[in-house]
Amino acid sequence: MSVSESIINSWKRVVDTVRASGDIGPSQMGFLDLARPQGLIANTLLLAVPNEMTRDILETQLQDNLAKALTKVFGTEINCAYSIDTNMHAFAPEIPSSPPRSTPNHAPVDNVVDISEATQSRAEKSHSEEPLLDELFSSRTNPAAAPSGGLQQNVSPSSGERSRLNEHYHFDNFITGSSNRFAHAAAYAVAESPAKSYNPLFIYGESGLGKTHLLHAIGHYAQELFPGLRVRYVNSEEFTNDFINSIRHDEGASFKQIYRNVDILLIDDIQFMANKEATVEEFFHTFNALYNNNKQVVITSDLPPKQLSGFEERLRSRFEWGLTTDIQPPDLETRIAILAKKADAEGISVPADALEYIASRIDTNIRELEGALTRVTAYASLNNEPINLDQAQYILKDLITDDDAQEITSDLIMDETANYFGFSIADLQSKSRTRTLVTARQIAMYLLRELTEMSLPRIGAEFGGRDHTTVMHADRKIRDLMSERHAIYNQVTELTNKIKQRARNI
Ligand SMILES: Nc1ncnc2c1ncn2[C@@H]1O[C@H](COP(=O)(O)OP(=O)(O)OP(=O)(O)O)[C@@H](O)[C@H]1O
Repeated sequence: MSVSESIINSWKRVVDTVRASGDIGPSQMGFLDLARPQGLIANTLLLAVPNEMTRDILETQLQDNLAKALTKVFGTEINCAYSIDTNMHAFAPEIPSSPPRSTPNHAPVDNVVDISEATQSRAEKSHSEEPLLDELFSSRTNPAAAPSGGLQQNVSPSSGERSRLNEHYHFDNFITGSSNRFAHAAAYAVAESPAKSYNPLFIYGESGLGKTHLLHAIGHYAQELFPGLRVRYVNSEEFTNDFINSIRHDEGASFKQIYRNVDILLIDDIQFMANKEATVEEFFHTFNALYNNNKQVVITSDLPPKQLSGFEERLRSRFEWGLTTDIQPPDLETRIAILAKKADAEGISVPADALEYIASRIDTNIRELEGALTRVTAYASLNNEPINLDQAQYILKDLITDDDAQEITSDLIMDETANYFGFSIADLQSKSRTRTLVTARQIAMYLLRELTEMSLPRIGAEFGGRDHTTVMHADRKIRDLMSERHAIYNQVTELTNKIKQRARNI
């Protein structure tokens, strides 16, 4: 297909816009630079990329930025469809070429039917075996490195792009109040002078209160202050998986190098490592190596060190060597401020009485608080109405937590979702990618995230061992679709009510 100059120029402007946003690290920009426009059909831009890995990265890690830049340059919403051209680049080895595949960059699913269903089935890998960035790096530095199965890291993590930090979590969008002021101040101090203030910093508290947010904020701020600082964020389940893989693939040395050659190690939800003896032992040595080399360790947990079972005393006592601080559920003012900040960040106008209503009804978990705001704003956006108090009351009446309700389990959510869409649980867990199944699966992931306290890796494990970034992608996707499509909004609402109803009746 011959490509018009205007498309080539427009694509250059898209790439420049993404680069100028400053949100994307140099290595991810490198992947974007590899893509070549092939043509524009209706609202779908065809892009050729050298391999599946590049496509997966553009579709997941760069998707939001790309969607924004495309809309800006083309003046309308544009989807991307990818084709893989192995001749494009020297490091595009043994990966079979594939036909174009459509990616609904924020577009309603219905808009992309013109790009074949058939391509969806072969493209099962898209969000299930990511992130692949690390693997590409390792195969670049070591051409013999296996593209999958081994450690997800290159041998010498050098700067920000190795850190796995989430772009959404910074100090400047973290609201402080009496419940978290101390933890916030300690986190700030650690970022300003790693290993010189509190080491380790141990932050504990119940689910959804901002521990993960603070971890990422430390990483971002420290890298801003000290460019080139080696920061690594890892959930304890990922640490466990990396460790197991390192044994399986005889890569113990590179595992050590990855985890011991950092300036700041941010380790989230340490409680999930409990009772995994070999992993705990390895973590003990990692901790000692970092500490002895004057490197910073920050740990989060649901419980304080003394109450953590499944860890030896020698490790628990080390957790207390630095500073231990908790985060409590936020008070009403803080909850209102969090909601107001979030609404503001998304450019949504929500009257003060509606914000106060939402904040007064959901008083423990900030993730739930955000979920309630999403529900209200999605409803208003779908109906093209400004948000008001009556509406918020109406929308949230079934969502407000009922203290007498039984715990909502993953089994319950999987079962109800499968029934609701006429699938089996095995279908939801399968690799199949027919469109209705993909949506049902993403809704199930969203509901597990919203209605349970399961971590992202645990939710991924429910779906045949999918990666945590797949779950993050699904969560965001469904939140976006809820404000764009009545059908999705209604399905999610109805399904949530069914699940809550059944939990009450158990
Ligand atoms: N003080 C705050 N200001 C702004 N947003 C917050 C604050 N605390 C939490 N949040 C938001 O609430 C959501 C849940 O927070 P986070 O994931 O950090 O919780 P957590 O304590 O790590 O939970 P878990 O133990 O389940 O992993 C995130 O979207 C986060 O940005």
